[in-house]
Amino acid sequence: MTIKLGVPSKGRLMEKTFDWFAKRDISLSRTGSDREYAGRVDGVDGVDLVLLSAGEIPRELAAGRIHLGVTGTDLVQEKLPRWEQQVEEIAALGFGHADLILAVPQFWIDVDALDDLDAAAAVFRKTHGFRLRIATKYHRLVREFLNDAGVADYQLVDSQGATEGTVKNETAEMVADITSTGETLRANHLKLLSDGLVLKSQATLWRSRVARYDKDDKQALNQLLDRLV
Ligand SMILES: Nc1ncnc2c1ncn2[C@@H]1O[C@H](COP(=O)(O)OP(=O)(O)OP(=O)(O)O)[C@@H](O)[C@H]1O
Ligand SMILES: O=P(O)(O)OC[C@H]1O[C@H](OP(=O)(O)OP(=O)(O)O)[C@H](O)[C@@H]1O
Repeated sequence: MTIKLGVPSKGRLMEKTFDWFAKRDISLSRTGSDREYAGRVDGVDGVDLVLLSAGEIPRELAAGRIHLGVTGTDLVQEKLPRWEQQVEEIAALGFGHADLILAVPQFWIDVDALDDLDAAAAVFRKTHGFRLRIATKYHRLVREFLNDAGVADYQLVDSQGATEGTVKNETAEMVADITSTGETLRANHLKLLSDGLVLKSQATLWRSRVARYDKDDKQALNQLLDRLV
């Protein structure tokens, strides 16, 4: 068998992951046409590259279909219940830094922190007859965070992309999303809650605790990890 290494198939995470491995003299590359999701690994034996959506890598690790995978801490913690039992963190890769935060419209001048939100949410429900809507794709993490903060008068609405646009589009009153430079929030007239940081995330190399390893795989894995960390 071979060790299967799952890497994001496109965008900033893919390129930076390729660079990170290249610095350790392991070359990852996409093969075939621009649109073909096939890849190869040079510089180490017994390892296959599997190109996947960043959001699917946690599930593939948890199912044991890949042995190693690169994706953000946010996606692992969101997608995998009791994630520590399913995956082991091998190395933080030093890129893909992003904060999962709560943000409200800038014109909500009375709402700067979670306590204010709690009060505003109760008023919102009374006035509108439904709970304030928070758009996000991070359902588990946001629910846990708001539960711990004692905020209950809200509902989550699913948004898998362009989340900051939901407020202008009037499908949500506020958002819980990733921010890096803060530009997208500013451009959409949103502001962070001062104590609304849910999670700090970065790209990380994970090992599946579930995947099967025969004797050759174990050797290949150890050789690979010796080179990487
Ligand atoms: N602006 C950003 N800067 C740095 N990292 C980011 C940024 N936006 C998202 N990320 C991180 O990149 C990773 C992948 O993000 P995202 O879920 O947006 O994937 P995607 O590129 O939409 O991939 P896919 O749709 O294929 O799953 C996440 O861990 C996320 O924290
Ligand atoms: O703070 P910034 O540097 O502006 O980055 C934050 C934006 O980057 C990500 O979006 P992405 O570009 O992946 O698009 P998406 O919203 O469709 O997921 C994230 O969802 C934010 O919208």
